[in-house]
Amino acid sequence: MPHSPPQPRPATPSITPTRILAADVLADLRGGALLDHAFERRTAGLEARDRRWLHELLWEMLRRRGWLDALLTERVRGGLARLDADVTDLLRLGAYQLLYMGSVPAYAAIGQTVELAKRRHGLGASKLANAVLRRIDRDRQDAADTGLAPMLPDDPIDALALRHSHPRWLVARWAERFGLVETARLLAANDAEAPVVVRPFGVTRDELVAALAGAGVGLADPGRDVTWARDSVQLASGTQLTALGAFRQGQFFVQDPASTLVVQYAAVPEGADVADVCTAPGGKALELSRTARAVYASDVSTSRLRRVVANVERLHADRVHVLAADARNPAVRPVDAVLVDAPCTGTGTFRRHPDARWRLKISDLAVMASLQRAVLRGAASIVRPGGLLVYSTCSLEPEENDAQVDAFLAEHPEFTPEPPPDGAVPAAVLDGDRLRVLPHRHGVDGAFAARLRRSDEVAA
Ligand SMILES: C[S@@+](CC[C@H](N)C(=O)[O-])C[C@H]1O[C@@H](n2cnc3c(N)ncnc32)[C@H](O)[C@@H]1O
Repeated sequence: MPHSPPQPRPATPSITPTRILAADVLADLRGGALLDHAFERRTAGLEARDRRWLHELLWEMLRRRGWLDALLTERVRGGLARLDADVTDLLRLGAYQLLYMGSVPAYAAIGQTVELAKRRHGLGASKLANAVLRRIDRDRQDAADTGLAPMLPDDPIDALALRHSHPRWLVARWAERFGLVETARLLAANDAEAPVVVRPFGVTRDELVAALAGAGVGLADPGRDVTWARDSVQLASGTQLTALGAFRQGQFFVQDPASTLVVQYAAVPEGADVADVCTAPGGKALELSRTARAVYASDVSTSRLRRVVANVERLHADRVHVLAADARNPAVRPVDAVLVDAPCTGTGTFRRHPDARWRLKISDLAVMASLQRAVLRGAASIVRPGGLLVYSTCSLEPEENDAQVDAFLAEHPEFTPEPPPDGAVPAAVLDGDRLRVLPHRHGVDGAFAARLRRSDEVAA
């Protein structure tokens, strides 16, 4: 049989849709969008395999952004700062493919980035991308034994910030609090891939595991309990949840064990009326509804409330009543228990949201703390005498956690801290009467919570 002649590599390769989408998602981030939302919006029509590939490219590139920038800066005359932000993002994507994506041949990583740069910015940008990425490729081959690395600074904070691609100001704060060794562990935990953990709803854990296994869904380790949330189930990474029958039938919702711990720590009495005043996307409201008589789930954001409504409908969670309201001026009469799962900087969830570390500014801490103070004050007004107020965040920062609760208690003598009942949560996540979950110590997202009891006396 005659051989067909080898096909020449196309001189101007067409750009794959996933790479165009990657650049578009990063442009969305620069415009203020959150990674999760931009990704969901842009990838709705994509095949599962392409979605997984794009997810890895974006999430892992952002987890290494500082490191990649250092490598690029050493090879761009005048440094990265002089480039258009979109060109910088294209270089980051190209360098990540080149250095970390074993499935992408070097010619594709370079050629596709060059084409993308030409299409978005013209010939000059494409020449620059070609020169910089080719140099990285050459240097990578020369450094094959040791791995390609930028110059490491002498200052230990600078070095940690570079090695783990985190903003320096955050590393400096954490080093002061936790010390260098523990901070390095926290940074490494933030750089790890976040597992997908789901909570059975309306079915037992075993029934859910059987349904998922029947649909051919890989479980991370079917025989093993999820740390800190034994009745949850960890799915293999890359599972597209919304495509699962068990998802459509409302048999589970997604929740990191740290969030499950917050609700267990709250230990709201069975049959209570509960207000969850910062509810979206609704995971804790669903968890609370297992034992509450009613959960009044409110949020100030109507767009985020749509996700709560979709979850409540999908799971047939009849005890959750959704309403739009600002927690600073709550819309319900006094109830038995109020959960304030406050808006925060989210520094405990960096492994899940690798874009967050690049978005956060030191000034956000004061902005968040002021909002939290107002929300906590408003929420306190709807706790009935003798009722419970639970304040929680997914932040690791003292201004948003202990300092916030201490200031509230100083202003509100009618509230007293109260530990959860024995056995509500493992002792290892308690710090006195407060809940303190740290990514590097507990292997899950970070979380903080405080339980405060309102005195029985009605104000005159
Ligand atoms: C940490 S998230 C809540 C997560 C949610 N409890 C869960 O478990 O799924 C904080 C929420 O507070 C909401 N929020 C921010 N400011 C608010 C305010 N003034 N009143 C009510 N909700 C507010 C945000 O829209 C956001 O949905």
